[in-house]
Amino acid sequence: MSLSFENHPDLVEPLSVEALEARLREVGETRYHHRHPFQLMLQNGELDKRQVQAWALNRYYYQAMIPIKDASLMARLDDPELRRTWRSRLVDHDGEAPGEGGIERWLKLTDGLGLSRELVVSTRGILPATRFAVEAYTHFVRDRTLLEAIASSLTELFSPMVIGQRVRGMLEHYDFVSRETLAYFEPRLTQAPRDAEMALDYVKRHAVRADQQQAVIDALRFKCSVLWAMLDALQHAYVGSGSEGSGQVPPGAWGSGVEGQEIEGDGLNDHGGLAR
Ligand SMILES: O=C(O)c1cc(C(=O)O)c2c(n1)C(=O)C(=O)c1cc(C(=O)O)[nH]c1-2
Repeated sequence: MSLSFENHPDLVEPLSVEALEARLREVGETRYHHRHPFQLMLQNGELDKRQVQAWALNRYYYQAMIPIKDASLMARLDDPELRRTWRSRLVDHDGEAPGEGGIERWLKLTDGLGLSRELVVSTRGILPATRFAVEAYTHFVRDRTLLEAIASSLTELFSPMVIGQRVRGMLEHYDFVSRETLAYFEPRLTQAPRDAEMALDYVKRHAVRADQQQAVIDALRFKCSVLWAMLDALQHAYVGSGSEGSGQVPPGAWGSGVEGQEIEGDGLNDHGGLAR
């Protein structure tokens, strides 16, 4: 199938439930971050440790904000049954007790990569575009209709595929990660399909009119753009492209050398800049 197929005019007539699901899957196929050059480099072993550290440091902010966006979504659910289902997302990330849950497991990854917890949790080293992209997601979920908010989580339909490729590739290519440090991803392989199934079921039941279905498709496109923009920012800052060479770290972000954002250890060259 050609990749340029996701090129439909706005809906005028409503789609069948099956056609709507197919349209949503097309959005993922064409726009999800499994196609992003940074993701491909990550899974193909083409990044150095500093670049993997930058990815983990920035992605922490996404992890930390997910339960906050889910709490804001839950606050708008008036159906106890739906709240009970959605609640498991908060537990997945926060755990039931200190030391448990997805955020804590993400910190095992940043620990394993040699990043200081204080730096990671403070989020002061993240890229401006990471912050803006994640905030755009939380604001979208807070401000748009419940249907759009739920639809924006549908990227999780595609995350088990990208997580599988990422974990396999990272374990194969990088000696500085292990099954233990990548433990965050293992539970996601069962949590994400469960969550996506629930969100898809809701969307199929509630997106009935053409304008509602269009809003759902647009919400998924928006969310793909959030994830894409996060990787664009990493690529620009820490990889660079073509003649630009080694990337352009914004002032104040980790590795910029500005205000305590130096990289400790072997990542630094003589001028306090980033060694390649
Ligand atoms: O590793 C990934 O590629 C990936 C992607 C996504 C996604 O597609 O949004 C999520 C996650 N991971 C994830 O771990 C996670 O907890 C999560 C929650 C959500 C959401 O929108 O509510 N997406 C994702």
